[in-house]
Amino acid sequence: MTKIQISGGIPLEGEVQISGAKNAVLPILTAGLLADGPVEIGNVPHLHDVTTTMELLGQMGVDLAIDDRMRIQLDSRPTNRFVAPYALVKQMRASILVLGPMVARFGQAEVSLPGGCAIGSRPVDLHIKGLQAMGAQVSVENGYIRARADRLRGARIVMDLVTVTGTENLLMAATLARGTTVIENAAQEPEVEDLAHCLVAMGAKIDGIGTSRLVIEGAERLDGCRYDVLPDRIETGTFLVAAAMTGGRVVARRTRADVLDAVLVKLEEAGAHISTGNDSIELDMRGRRPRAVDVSTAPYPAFPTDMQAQFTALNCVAEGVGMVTETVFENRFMHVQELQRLGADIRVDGRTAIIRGVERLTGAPIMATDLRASASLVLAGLVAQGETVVDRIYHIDRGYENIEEKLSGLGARIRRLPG
Ligand SMILES: CC(=O)N[C@H]1[C@@H](OP(=O)(O)OP(=O)(O)OC[C@H]2O[C@@H](n3ccc(=O)[nH]c3=O)[C@H](O)[C@@H]2O)O[C@H](CO)[C@@H](O)[C@@H]1O
Ligand SMILES: C=C(OP(=O)(O)O)C(=O)O
Repeated sequence: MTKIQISGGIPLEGEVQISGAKNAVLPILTAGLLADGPVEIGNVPHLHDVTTTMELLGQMGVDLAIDDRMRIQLDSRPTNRFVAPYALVKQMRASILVLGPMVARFGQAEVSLPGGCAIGSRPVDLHIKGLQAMGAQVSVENGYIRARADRLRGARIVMDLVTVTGTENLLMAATLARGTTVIENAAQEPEVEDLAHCLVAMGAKIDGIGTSRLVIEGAERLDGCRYDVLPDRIETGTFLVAAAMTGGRVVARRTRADVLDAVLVKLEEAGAHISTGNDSIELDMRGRRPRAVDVSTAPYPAFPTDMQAQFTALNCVAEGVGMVTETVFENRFMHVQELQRLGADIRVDGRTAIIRGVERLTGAPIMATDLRASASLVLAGLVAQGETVVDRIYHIDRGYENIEEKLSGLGARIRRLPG
């Protein structure tokens, strides 16, 4: 299995180009299923999850092409299979995002139940309930969600809790339903907003974009469109934390500061100097050790769960004691045991990790368990004395484009070891 080897201790310096957002490109690709015409998507990140989504759509009969600038052309008119098989869903939970578009456009869908994963049980009951409220017949048999509808009808859906892909699935389904759908307590993540803007570019009528109340006027059909995916705020945040932990200075380019408020506030609290430009964020740590910070995860615009592991790593080498509370997923502390192998002082009490910063971590072989856990281990490796080897690095390729090349470009001593 491929590993990443890091020799820690170098302050990161320089500029890094941020890629398109994983959590926006995946729903936008599946939204292509709704369009009765060709769709062209730009700023697509080179990620394993994008490849999996293309494989999934390809096997449903969607025409796909990708050029050397990572622009994807997609035409869903030839779609002739309406199944998302277990083999692909188990690789990528976001495969569930074909459910809403398939029922809305083709009146049928069969999607393998995603099941739990390393970070929690992650049920999809709210996706199913929402589609039922819109008139779909849904059953779960042999591990598959089977949904049918002649034509979905608009409904008022009050989400029990804030779910990102749940909101996205129902939003997409509602664009082709008969009548008006209202989604209350909708997720407000920037990636949901990006999907909504892409749907509007296809001709969908959506009010309340970026708020917790989405009102969708269903259309008879949607057109093709061209759309560029927004920059990845989690990739951006990960590089900024890397700069802060190593006492360095990094400029993240082709990104957006306005969707990172909660993260930037915490980095400033940790002692970083931050300046933002039109499409850039500079973080300068001026050679200092970070101060410990308390963070508590919650849906946007609060502090994102997808940055929790990285801030846990930052606190490991900070001055003082930091408390990290995870409220979104019940089991998102798998990185803690691996960080402890590097010498971190962390105690987990229920949903909170209490981290006492140490002067130095020391390199060791460690194992990645999920995407952001892997990122946090790489960050820890950048500051650990000696050599760290992170195993099962395939997790990181789901969500970070060329992470070792980007970090090398900032001066890190990091390389991928063949499996
Ligand atoms: C591809 C994608 O965009 N992934 C993101 C998305 O995941 P995802 O959309 O899967 O996460 P959700 O927002 O749905 O999950 C939030 C919470 O709601 C629960 N829940 C969700 C749906 C449901 O039907 N029932 C239910 O109980 C989940 O178990 C979890 O505890 O949002 C998460 C929370 O910001 C991020 O960490 C993921 O990176
Ligand atoms: C949890 C994540 O992704 P996914 O929902 O695709 O598993 C993530 O991006 O950190």
